[in-house]
Amino acid sequence: MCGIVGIVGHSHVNQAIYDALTVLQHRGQDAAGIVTCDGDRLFLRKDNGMVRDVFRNRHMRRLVGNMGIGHVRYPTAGSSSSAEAQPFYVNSPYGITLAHNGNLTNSEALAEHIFRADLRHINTTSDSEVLLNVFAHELQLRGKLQPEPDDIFDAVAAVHRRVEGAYAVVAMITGYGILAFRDPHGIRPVCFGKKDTEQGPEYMVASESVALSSLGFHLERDLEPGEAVYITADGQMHTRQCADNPQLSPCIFEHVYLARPDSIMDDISVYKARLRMGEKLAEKVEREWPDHDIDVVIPIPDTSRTSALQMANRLNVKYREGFIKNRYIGRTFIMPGQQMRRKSVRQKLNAIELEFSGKNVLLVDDSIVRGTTCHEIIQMAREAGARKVYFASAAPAVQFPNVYGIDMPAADELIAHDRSVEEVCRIIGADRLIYQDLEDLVSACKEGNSRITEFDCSVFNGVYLAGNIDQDYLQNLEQRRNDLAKSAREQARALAENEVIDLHNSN
Ligand SMILES: O=P(O)(O)OC[C@H]1O[C@H](OP(=O)(O)OP(=O)(O)O)[C@H](O)[C@@H]1O
Ligand SMILES: NC(=O)CC[C@H](N)C(=O)O
Ligand SMILES: [Mg+2]
Repeated sequence: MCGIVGIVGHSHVNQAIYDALTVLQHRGQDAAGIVTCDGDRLFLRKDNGMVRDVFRNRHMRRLVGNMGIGHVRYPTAGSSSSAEAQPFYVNSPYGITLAHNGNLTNSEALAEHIFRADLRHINTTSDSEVLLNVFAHELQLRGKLQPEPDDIFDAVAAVHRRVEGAYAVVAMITGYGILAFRDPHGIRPVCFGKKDTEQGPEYMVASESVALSSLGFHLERDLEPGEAVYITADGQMHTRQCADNPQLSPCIFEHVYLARPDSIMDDISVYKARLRMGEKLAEKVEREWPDHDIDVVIPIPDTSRTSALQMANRLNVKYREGFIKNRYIGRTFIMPGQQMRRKSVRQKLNAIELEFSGKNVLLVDDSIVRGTTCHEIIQMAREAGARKVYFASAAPAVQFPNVYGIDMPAADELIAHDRSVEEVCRIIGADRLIYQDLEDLVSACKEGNSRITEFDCSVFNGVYLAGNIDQDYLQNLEQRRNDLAKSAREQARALAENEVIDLHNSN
């Protein structure tokens, strides 16, 4: 996941985009960028770091113009070099900038084809730069001095035919308008909304509705899978379905962990979905462990709070905030590198001993992925004097890699891969481990919108709906992007980054 935003307004949009990016910060902590357009000029600032660190006053002052797009990045392809921070820019046709959430599964083949057939040069290892160039090429083919909405939509339709994987995209055509589109499976989210002002309506697109509501925009709706919305610089909105066979199968992990609870995604309240996850998990405990001896339910802050609370209610057991989170440390799961993640769990969470001492505690987390958090937390609960430490996960066991925009490329790094529940329980050091059943997770989400017939549940069931994902693909991905390979690459890059050349392209 990453966070994307685009605004067409009646006054400078820099501050609004900045504010939206801070609201979407939970979707990417590695890099941030904003590009604005004033007349026919673009102004871009992007770098590694959190939003508050990347944009200083001197940058904000220069980001002038009434339309712009922004991005917060959590890398899933290429490297974490600042050269791969987004938005990306290509000068022809018109000058297009683009920000992408998701992950392309055929980007290598596309990059090769772009070079050989389309005569375009890709300067980084980012899949998003490939996506931008495919779109730019397809738009160039229309050969118009001034693109009409249908030219733009035709180019998006061609993108859908060439590109595989997951992509929610916002792009800006210099001087003309802002475009957003969603892949034909709608795996990653993107919605749009409107704000009425005295000068007329302003439009905004964003990964999550929380960005719209916090800026006073009214959520119109999510983009349909395969659909595109184009808002011209003078405030005309156009939409078109650009895919031949759209089939909504949104990523269920958004509801488990990625999204903020105060977002509505594909008409599902993330908050309510998490409440229902807690309820269903409680039902499973009642079913399979009717004579349980749980004294207290304790969430692992932040994300599991909602489901843990409802689980405690349903079990009729006390709910206590036994761990306090240091609010200045970001999300650990989306940090690059296992060493950093492990250290952060201890820095981030601290136990209140009196809530543990002599008690049988049920710790609840939204998910167990690499097992970093639960392993540390269970030890901390024991050090705080717990008698028994049980552990429950509001999601089923994460057993398969993700190829659609969550950086879990290596099956071996997933604690539940090829292991039974008992084995995982032993490794994390719990006295009992309970996972949500997949059908319960699906129905917890589906209850919010029964029109969704299918979710992307690939991390739980290994079924990959988009792209041609086979064992070869997964093996290759694992070799390129496992933690070891990434850290070797990042070390080499850190050394080289001291000598950035003018054309910034270090990996
Ligand atoms: O098994 P793991 O590999 O540790 O991954 C799962 C954990 O990581 C996430 O927390 P994170 O700290 O990223 O964010 P949060 O504060 O939103 O819960 C998630 O909520 C789990 O707690
Ligand atoms: N998490 C994402 O959506 C990442 C977008 C893109 N694949 C990148 O690595 O920059
Ligand atoms: Mg967590």
